[in-house]
Amino acid sequence: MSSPVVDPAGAPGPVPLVVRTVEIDDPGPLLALLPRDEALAWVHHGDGLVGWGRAAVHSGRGPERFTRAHAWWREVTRHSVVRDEVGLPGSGLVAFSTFAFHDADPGSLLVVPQVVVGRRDGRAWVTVIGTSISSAPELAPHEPANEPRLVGLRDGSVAADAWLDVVAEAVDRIQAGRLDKVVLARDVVADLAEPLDVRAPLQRLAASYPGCWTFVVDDFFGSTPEMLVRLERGLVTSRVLAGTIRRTGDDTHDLTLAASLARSSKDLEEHEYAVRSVVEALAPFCTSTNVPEAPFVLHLPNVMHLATDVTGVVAGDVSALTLASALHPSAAVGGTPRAEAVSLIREIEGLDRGRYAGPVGWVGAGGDGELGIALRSGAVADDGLSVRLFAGCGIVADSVPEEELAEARAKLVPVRDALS
Ligand SMILES: C=C(O[C@H]1C=CC=C(C(=O)O)[C@@H]1O)C(=O)O
Repeated sequence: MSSPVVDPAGAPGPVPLVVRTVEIDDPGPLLALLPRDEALAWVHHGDGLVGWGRAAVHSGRGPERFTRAHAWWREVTRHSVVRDEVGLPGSGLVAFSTFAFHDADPGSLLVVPQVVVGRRDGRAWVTVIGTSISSAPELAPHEPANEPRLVGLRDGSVAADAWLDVVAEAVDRIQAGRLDKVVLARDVVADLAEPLDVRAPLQRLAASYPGCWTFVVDDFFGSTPEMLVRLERGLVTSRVLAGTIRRTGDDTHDLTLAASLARSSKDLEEHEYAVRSVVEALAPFCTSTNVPEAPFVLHLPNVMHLATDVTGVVAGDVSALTLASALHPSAAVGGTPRAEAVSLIREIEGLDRGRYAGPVGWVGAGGDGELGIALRSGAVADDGLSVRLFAGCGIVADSVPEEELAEARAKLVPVRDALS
């Protein structure tokens, strides 16, 4: 494992990075280029970024984790010498990032890779990052990923029966007027016969959920349908999801279900809280925002969600990390009001969320970037022999615990299948 050249604590200070991006012929499937160790990825419909090696790392925790990460990143970019012959979002100097859900939890990380390969709209590039000028590596698919050998699944922190009680408790609190909405999650543990080669579930997720953002940072992986914030040349976009119905596998029946989801007052209420939280968080940074009047139904292979794409024009020099800090946690993963919901999650959920439901993605040197919400995700244990899978559900006054459990199980399907 290569050692980072920038100390996480800031001492002895950022070493100037030398960065060079050159255009290349299409390298084929991006995920096939990943080595087994230190893999980094952010892939959507086959385009995106993959990286490996660690040229610089910043780790953090606490309520200031986004601000500190942003300050560190600004220092790194200020000291770097960048020659970028491509000039697209994701070329030049980038860092992959993952943030813990809760303020107090560890695990927030910015990783500047040694090599990044990117593709967007038919153009591909490689970026090499180090302390001196180095030439681009030969790019070729690695040996095939080792298929996972799943031994079994078991309850995580809270068994299914106990989780029903947790949801019922939340419904009571909401009905008593203590809050409007809270998102509660549970975990399930997948045990494996051999240490996981994370490239295998990544490739399966990207193939089965091409419209989701398939990611891995520091052995935390998944495929999320929800974009917390994309910032590109002053335009901010957020895809808000909340309100879910399970698919049956029968397309005609699913269309009827989609129509009932679009009319469900319980789901529309759940969705409205999430949209409002995003619009309110973005407003101070934007000169204008656009919010569609009604959500659309996003069809995924396992579930359908109510979805709203919020867009805005940002005022001045704002970075994706700053916006993520303001947006996190949106009411798609926290609740309404935010502080009451996060405190209730802490009180009754009984789960160490870690990086689940935190922002995950990449940032560029100019502050642009894409940070999704880390849903449909798994955290690989240090020994690689187990993975914790997470799924959560928005709870409102009308929620029925058994239905929420079934919904959480459906949300576990992508990562579970990717490990089976
Ligand atoms: C919290 C999760 O989903 C969120 C995103 C879409 C729909 C949701 C819902 O209907 O409850 C959740 O707000 C999760 O997948 O773990």
